[in-house]
Amino acid sequence: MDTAATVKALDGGLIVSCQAPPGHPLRDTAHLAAVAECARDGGATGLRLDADDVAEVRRRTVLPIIGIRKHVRVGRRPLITPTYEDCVLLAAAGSDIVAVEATAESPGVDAFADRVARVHTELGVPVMADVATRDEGLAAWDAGADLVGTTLSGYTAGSAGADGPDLDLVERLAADGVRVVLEGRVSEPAQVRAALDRGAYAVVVGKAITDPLATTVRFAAASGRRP
Ligand SMILES: CC(=O)N[C@H](C=O)[C@@H](O)[C@H](O)[C@H](O)COP(=O)(O)O
Repeated sequence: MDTAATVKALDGGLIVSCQAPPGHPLRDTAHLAAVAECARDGGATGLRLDADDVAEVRRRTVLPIIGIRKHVRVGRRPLITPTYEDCVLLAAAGSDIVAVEATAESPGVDAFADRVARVHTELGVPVMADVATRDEGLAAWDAGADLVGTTLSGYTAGSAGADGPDLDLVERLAADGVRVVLEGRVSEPAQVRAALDRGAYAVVVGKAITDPLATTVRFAAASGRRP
């Protein structure tokens, strides 16, 4: 698929993020690949995956894969695909799109436009910029990102914390002409519809679909139990 066709394939659809952190019972490529197959068979138009799982899932589906590589940091949230070498690795594993953090907290943010250009010309894949604020989204779009995700809204010092998905950020960036993807804390199907109605190009859902541990915690809490 050429890059425009890859981006077009995601238009108006549901992207399922099949990830599990270290130590989670599902943190095993075979398990996460099976989760990805469930997403594929359930109507996902794309998948978002960690670098460790891209090659195996690539073998099992032709759905567009957005690859990420998290850099874990002690006591702080992980950075998402902070280096060009991460992008090379993701493309080589079979990612159709690479997701790269473009927040003010990202060490490479000043060179973001150069990185996007390099990914386009040397790797031939589109870039999804993961941002937390409107300013970061606009800057990433101006720098040439093909998609801008609200992924890090609520996770950086410069973005407001929230319980639910940042639909206001979606609406603002869509009004600015940005191809914006809602990602983060989507827990109900109605929020997918609301995001698309407010201008989202696509919606990413993770835990609410792919994490039975988190779902069990939610239901068990209703019975008064905690893990
Ligand atoms: C903040 C961060 O590092 N987010 C990560 C990005 O890939 C993942 O841990 C999330 O699961 C993903 O964004 C989907 O979000 P949710 O699981 O809330 O639907």
